[in-house]
Amino acid sequence: MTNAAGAAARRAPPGAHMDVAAVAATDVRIRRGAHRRGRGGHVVIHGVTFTVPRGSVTGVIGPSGGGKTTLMRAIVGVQSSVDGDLRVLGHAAGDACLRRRVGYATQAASVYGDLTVRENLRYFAALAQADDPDDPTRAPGYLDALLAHVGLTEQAPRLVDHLSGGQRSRVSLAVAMIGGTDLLVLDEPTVGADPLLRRRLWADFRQLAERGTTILVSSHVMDEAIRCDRLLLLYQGRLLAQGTPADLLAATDCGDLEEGFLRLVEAPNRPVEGGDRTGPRARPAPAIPTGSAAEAPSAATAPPTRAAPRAADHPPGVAPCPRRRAIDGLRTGATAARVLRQLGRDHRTLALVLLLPPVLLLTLRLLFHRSPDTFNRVGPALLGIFPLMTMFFVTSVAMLRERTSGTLERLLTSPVGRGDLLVGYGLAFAVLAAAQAAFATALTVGALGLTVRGSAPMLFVAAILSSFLGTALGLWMSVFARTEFEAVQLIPAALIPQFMLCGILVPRHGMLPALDAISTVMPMTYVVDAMARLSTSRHVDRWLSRDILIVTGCTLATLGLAAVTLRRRHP
Ligand SMILES: Nc1ncnc2c1ncn2[C@@H]1O[C@H](COP(=O)(O)OP(=O)(O)OP(=O)(O)O)[C@@H](O)[C@H]1O
Repeated sequence: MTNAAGAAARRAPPGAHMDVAAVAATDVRIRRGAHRRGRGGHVVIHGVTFTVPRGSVTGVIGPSGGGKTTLMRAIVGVQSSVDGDLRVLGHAAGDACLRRRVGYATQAASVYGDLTVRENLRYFAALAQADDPDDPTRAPGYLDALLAHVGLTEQAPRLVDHLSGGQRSRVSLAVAMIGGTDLLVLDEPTVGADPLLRRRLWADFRQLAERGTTILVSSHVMDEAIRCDRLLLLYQGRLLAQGTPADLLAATDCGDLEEGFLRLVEAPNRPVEGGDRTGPRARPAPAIPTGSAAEAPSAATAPPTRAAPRAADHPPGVAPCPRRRAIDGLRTGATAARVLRQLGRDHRTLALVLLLPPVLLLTLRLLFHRSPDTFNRVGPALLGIFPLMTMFFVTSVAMLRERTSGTLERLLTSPVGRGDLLVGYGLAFAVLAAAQAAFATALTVGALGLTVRGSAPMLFVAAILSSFLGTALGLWMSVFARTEFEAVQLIPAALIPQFMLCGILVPRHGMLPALDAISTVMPMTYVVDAMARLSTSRHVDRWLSRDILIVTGCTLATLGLAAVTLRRRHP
């Protein structure tokens, strides 16, 4: 292992106490697919009790569907509906102060395919560095050493999308190594790795563990289990056994682990098969003489509790979490720069955002070439509406891509905060929105002959405000979609009613009173009003000020809603 790659492991962060278990689980039960305030779903982990000692390589071993990923998600704090007591480095799992200490590599690569390998590592390193001027990733040559370490030096300038599956997994592993100074949670990290690399990775896990980093690694390959210090054998959400590989072999009287595992599965006293909706009370795993019984309290004696409180709850000897800023300039700036870089490479989206509003306005001009008055009436309103719509579309889909690619889940286990993320996104899209508004306004006023009796620069400012509103609405509404397909369904639902009632099709005074009342709670109405006032008058009267204030207030309130509804934990 290289010096730089091990630097994180050597540095003990404040609050790191080697006598506190890396993971301590007491009667942990997890439901998946739960919704409506945590109800529903089915029990996937049926009350497991175990400890993972510091500085060990612990394997979570078991067949597919046994609950390995679910357990790991709970440990890194992105799994909802976790009951029982689950502590990581002495803190409640998912506690904010674990984010610089726990690294997580999901099963899918969960890195940005449209960034290069080096850009991915730089971004995650920037998030880690923000709070700490002494962060080991700031050391000169750190990223080069890390790249060499995972065998990706040559691939550093290549887009991740252009790499093989195994190479992508290695990028993901390198990102996890940046994040985890104390605990690395790796979900099947060797899938797709060739035998040579697999051997090297396991040697690295060993070295990292010797330097103090705890490695929790899942696998369903039994020949990897033998390389672990300790094993947690999971079968159908129940812990069949925990202990060293030698303990397991001795207890099952078998020559190899696979046979031993099968024997445990077939043992008459193994726990009841599960998957039921309520799940039976947990039984302790069959006793294997591990010499560590004191570490693992019995589920039978542990009182069933709700998940441990999230904050300010730490046992003696564990330092409380330092306060962190909700929005950090470095993390926000790094996120904005990353999103801008991605946008810069996405030529199709750039073309859509920059060209669609002007093309639509040009079409409108041609449609009304015999009646310029009509163009002058609806043109300014559409100068506000088209940018709002395109920015809504682009931001909601971009945010969703974060969710579906797994990068959002990874980010939410990193030091980045929800505020950093949304403000970073907002800033990047604001740049795009400003370019869009400038382009559309200049073309409409300059080339298409839109008559503006008011101030053209003010019209431009209002068009930018309208794009910001679309950006904020898109960031928020993406929370209600799980796939790009669902995001596309949001567009007509969120925008068409606003378009119909904003006063552009029928003036508001001509509407039924009920429809007029509905239109007053729709932000697009105020965009249209502001644009109409700006195009007909030079004066900034109180009505125009009111419209602009409402649009700005709606944008900020929607960004706030997006931050509140961006959940860290998922079913
Ligand atoms: N989003 C979800 N909603 C509901 N149930 C889920 C969800 N994801 C997984 N499950 C269920 O949870 C159980 C455990 O899944 P999990 O992914 O934790 O298993 P695993 O041991 O990691 O499997 P593999 O080795 O194939 O990755 C499975 O029965 C699966 O069907």
